[in-house]
Amino acid sequence: MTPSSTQAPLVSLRDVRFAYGEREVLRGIDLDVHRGQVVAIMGGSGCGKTTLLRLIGGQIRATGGRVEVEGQNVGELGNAALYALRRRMGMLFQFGALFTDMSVFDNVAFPLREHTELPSGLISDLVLMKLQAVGLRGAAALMPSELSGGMARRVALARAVALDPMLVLYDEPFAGLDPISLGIVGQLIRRLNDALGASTVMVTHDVNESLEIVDYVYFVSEGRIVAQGTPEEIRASEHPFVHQFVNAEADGPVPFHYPAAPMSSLLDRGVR
Ligand SMILES: Nc1ncnc2c1ncn2[C@@H]1O[C@H](COP(=O)(O)OP(=O)(O)OP(=O)(O)O)[C@@H](O)[C@H]1O
Repeated sequence: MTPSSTQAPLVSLRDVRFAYGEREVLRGIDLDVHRGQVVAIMGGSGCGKTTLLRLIGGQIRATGGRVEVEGQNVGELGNAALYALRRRMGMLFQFGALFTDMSVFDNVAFPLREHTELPSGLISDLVLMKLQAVGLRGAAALMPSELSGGMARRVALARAVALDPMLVLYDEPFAGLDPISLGIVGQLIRRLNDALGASTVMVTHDVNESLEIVDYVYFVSEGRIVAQGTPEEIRASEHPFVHQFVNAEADGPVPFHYPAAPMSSLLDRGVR
């Protein structure tokens, strides 16, 4: 138990359900994020991780249960209150693309210009501080096309935290990165969280990288939380699902094969 876990959690989901039309993708989710924590949500493709992040970010509303952020029931907020809450969240969605026609500096300045009335001198100082924090102050004048994939992701991190959010949400922050950039981005996620005194939720497939930097992990399968724990608990877990994930085994509770009739029933019958 971390010291922060004695306070009410910053994010709390209770018996949360969500369906796209008739199709239920989340079923009875209970999840807490305590202040100061970095929490990972992991699971196979299509299990509902991004949907979970979008519920916390208030982009969609739960069809059942309760999603609370800072004690507010996100599903019941009106537009103004939801906007005010979201203004205090930093988000980096899948592949967090930069605006290609703006410099690195202008990309990071964008949320500050959109959401604040700060004078340009102060915006400039804040942007340079964020870029310094991700090691790219010297790249302020470059265009996105001049950056490596790892640098672009670091600029996207700086942009996500430009407004000093209390909660940062990352969807697949490691996607497409080489191993060195992956390590750098992981360490930055941790450092930015701690420097801001924020809390972080990240959806990711990268188990080993995540276990290095997070405080707690939730594993989702078929819309349910099937396992959870600290990195130490996860590494020691005998749970078959966790074991398959941590050891990158091709088959296990998460099947390699998409459901299909047995091969033997199809062979020699001309069925494809
Ligand atoms: N807008 C939508 N309308 C209908 N179904 C959707 C929609 N968005 C997602 N889904 C379905 O809901 C399920 C959960 O999607 P979600 O994106 O949350 O999964 P995920 O775990 O983030 O997957 P991945 O790791 O592949 O990004 C998937 O089966 C997906 O096909």
